[in-house]
Amino acid sequence: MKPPERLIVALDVDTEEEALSLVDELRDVVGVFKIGMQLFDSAGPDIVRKITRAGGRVFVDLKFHDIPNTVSAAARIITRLGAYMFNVHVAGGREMMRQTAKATLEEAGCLGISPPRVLGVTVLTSISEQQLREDLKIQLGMEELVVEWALMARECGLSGVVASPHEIAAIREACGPGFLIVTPGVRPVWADKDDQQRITTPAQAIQLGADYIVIGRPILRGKNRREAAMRIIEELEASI
Ligand SMILES: O=C(O)c1cc(=O)[nH]c(=O)n1[C@@H]1O[C@H](COP(=O)(O)O)[C@@H](O)[C@H]1O
Repeated sequence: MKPPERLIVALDVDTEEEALSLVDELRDVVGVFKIGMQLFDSAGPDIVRKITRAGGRVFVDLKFHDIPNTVSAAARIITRLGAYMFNVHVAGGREMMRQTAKATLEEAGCLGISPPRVLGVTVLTSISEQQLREDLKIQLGMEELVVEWALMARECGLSGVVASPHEIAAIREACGPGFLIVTPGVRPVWADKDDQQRITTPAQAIQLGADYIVIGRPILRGKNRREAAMRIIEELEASI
């Protein structure tokens, strides 16, 4: 993959108008656009089709976490929308992940299209090791837990995981080269950390073995969003 294809821009904006204007501005320099709950809840499912029609690949980030029947039914709908990738919480369990992977393949087969990649969200990048232990009462260390969950996601037929840059190297070693690692919590040195806890720079994330990096605010907040995206891509190019 070329560096621009590795950049996923999080379209964390309120309206369809803002999202489409960003896609227009960035489509020739960005690989994938991510639609999260903020935009999906305001613009509705049709925004996936509109961005795809405008020439962008779409990552539907709704982080499904529900019973197997509900999530696999939602997966069929997301597949019909033409998403390039979507995610579910690994914490939703093995059966949910298995049924979701199966339903996605079946639905794509019926439609004669390439199936979207199904990703398992491991531990959110906003959670620190201390929060994991003290608030969530999970005694396993962060890296061990994330690797266990990545292996479970792989066994259940998922295409990859969403994980913080801090766990990329361990996941890559445990899960091998074909398993996708998508990494948010990435910050260029010139950007604020915001609410992200386990971060690295874009270049470090790619060097550690990430396939894709997800970046929102450092691009969206800039005066010149295209220039911000280009700076990140140049950093990726220099690192490869
Ligand atoms: O699944 C995700 O995309 C995700 C998982 C995670 O652990 N952490 C995380 O930040 N994200 C998403 O990645 C994006 C990061 O945005 P910024 O922090 O603004 O770069 C947001 O849209 C988050 O919803």
